[in-house]
Formats: sequence, structure tokens, C-alpha cells
Amino acid sequence: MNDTLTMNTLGNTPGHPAGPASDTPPDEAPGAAPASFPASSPALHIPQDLPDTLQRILADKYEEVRERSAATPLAEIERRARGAGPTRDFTGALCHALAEDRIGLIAEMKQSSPSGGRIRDPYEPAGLARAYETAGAACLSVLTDSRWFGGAPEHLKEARAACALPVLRKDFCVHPWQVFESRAMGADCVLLIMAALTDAMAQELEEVARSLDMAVLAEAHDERELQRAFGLQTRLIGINNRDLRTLRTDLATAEALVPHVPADRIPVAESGVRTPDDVRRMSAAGARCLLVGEHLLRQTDVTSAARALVEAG
Ligand SMILES: O=P(O)(O)OC[C@@H](O)[C@@H](O)c1c[nH]c2ccccc12
Repeated sequence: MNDTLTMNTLGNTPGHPAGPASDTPPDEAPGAAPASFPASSPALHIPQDLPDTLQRILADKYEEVRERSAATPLAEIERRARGAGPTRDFTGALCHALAEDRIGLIAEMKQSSPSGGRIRDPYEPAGLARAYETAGAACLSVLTDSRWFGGAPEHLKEARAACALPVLRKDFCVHPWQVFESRAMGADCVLLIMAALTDAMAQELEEVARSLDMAVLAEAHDERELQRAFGLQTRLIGINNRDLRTLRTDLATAEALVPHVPADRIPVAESGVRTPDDVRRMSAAGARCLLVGEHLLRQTDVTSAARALVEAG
């Protein structure tokens, strides 16, 4: 069954699903093949059985990568990544919390989201990073996608510079160029969304991340994706409680899937966690590492809200 839209190069965009208005600068010929893309780049891959929003986000993402990699060739972004200084140990920070019998909180920051609209205004990544660190979070997650989440690479840089926590770049990673870009902006971990990737793509992206001493968080939504995530080497297995079709969250997703995660991996429950009771529920299901964003970002006192979750476990 052909459930995947594939193209030979990322330079061609016919069949590009409609997304929000293009922001291609007028001086750039749309659709021009970027000479800088490596011959080995994976074909554009947008599984057509994905929900519409994710298809549109991915279509935008391929376009963004095509444009950015035309401006900064792969060899150059790799050079910047390899010169970016030491990584902070993302997996180690979570293991440290678990070893001390604490909740491993990955505290997320984003300005907006497709499901939540504008979440925080004003949005100050450095202040949020300090608040999360003070509250006892183990790691940060920073959205860098601009069109759908109001993010920017600068947000990650500002957040990381303001604290000592390891930082996950939260974006839609489909090409090695983005892994290098992530490290170049300071990220210590990248998210790999199994729903958006073939096994070969996920493995290639993980290889690049490992070569840069970065951690990988492999995200699954269902049992099939979970099994595919186990094909990777990473120990960090994210289970997203958000149904990508309805954009609703249901903690029952993690409750159902966490028991399938073998003991040598670390399950991370993602999305929809709000209250200390939610934390205890996830913890009872076997997930003592949690990725939490929206609830914290909607609070005036972010530090107390984050501390309440860390201390709930
Ligand atoms: O804001 P929440 O409901 O606490 O969820 C955080 C995080 O899990 C969510 O932002 C997320 C999980 N996987 C993603 C993939 C892309 C963008 C965002 C996400």
C-alpha cells in the first residue's frame, strides 16, 4: 500500500500539501533545487495516513529545511555543530533524578501551539529557564518551530544560557541537517517523532545525534510506533498522550503503553499532565519522567507550579 508521498529530492515541491501562507522571501525562486543538499538526503516522506495538522506541519518543515540548507550548506552547519562546545548530559540528568527517587521533569517552553493557541504572553525563555531550574526540573524542552509554535532558535539559546540544565530541541526533525543545526544552536537532545519518520530515517538521525554526543527522545503514540522506537539505541522513549488526530490528551495512552517499555529503557510521559494527581497517575503507570508544558506556562508563578509537580512524586 502506498501511504507515503515520496520525492527524490527535497528541492521539488509539487504535491506540497497546502499550509499557511508561504513566507518564502521574494528574492528566492520557489522550488529551486538546492545545490547544497547531499545526494544521500532522505526522500521527502509525509505519511498520508497522518492527521492533517501533522501533514501540514511536516510539509512546512521540509520547505524550511530546504530553504535553510540552501543558505547554510550541510558541511558548514556540521562544522558549526562540531564546534559548539560540550553537551550537557540529558539522559544523565533524568537518571540522576530517578536514582534519587525524584520525578524527572522535562519542563517545556513554547509561546503557542496548534491546540492551545497563544499560551504565554509575554514569553521570556531566559526567565522561564531559571524558574524551571529553581523548581527542580531535570531538563528543559524548547520549541523552535516558528509557524506553528511561535518558537525560534534564539529561544533555545537564551534558555540554555540562563541555566545549567540540558536542553531538548523540540521541533520536527526530518533531515540530518536539522540535527547539526540543533547542536549548533546548543541543543543537547533532539526529538524523533516516529510517526513522521521511516525506520531508516530515524536511525540515520540518531546516528548523527550520537556522533555529536547528543541524546535522542524517540516519541511514540501507539504500540506499533513504540515497537519501532525500540529499534533505536536510545533509552529515552517518549509516549505522547496527545491524540494527533483530535489534538486531545488522554493520560490513558501512557497508562496503556508504558507497561510495554522494557526495563532497560526510560519511559517519558508527554502531554496533558497538569496536576500532582496526574503526576502520581503517570508514576503509578511506571513513568517517573514527564514532559510538561502548557499547564506550567499558563501559571503566573511558574516556579511553584513546577515544584508542585516535581514534589508530587
Ligand atoms: O503542553 P503539554 O500538554 O504539557 O505537552 C508538552 C509536550 O508533550 C508537547 O508539546 C509535545 C509532545 N510531542 C510533541 C511534538 C511536537 C510538538 C509538541 C509536542
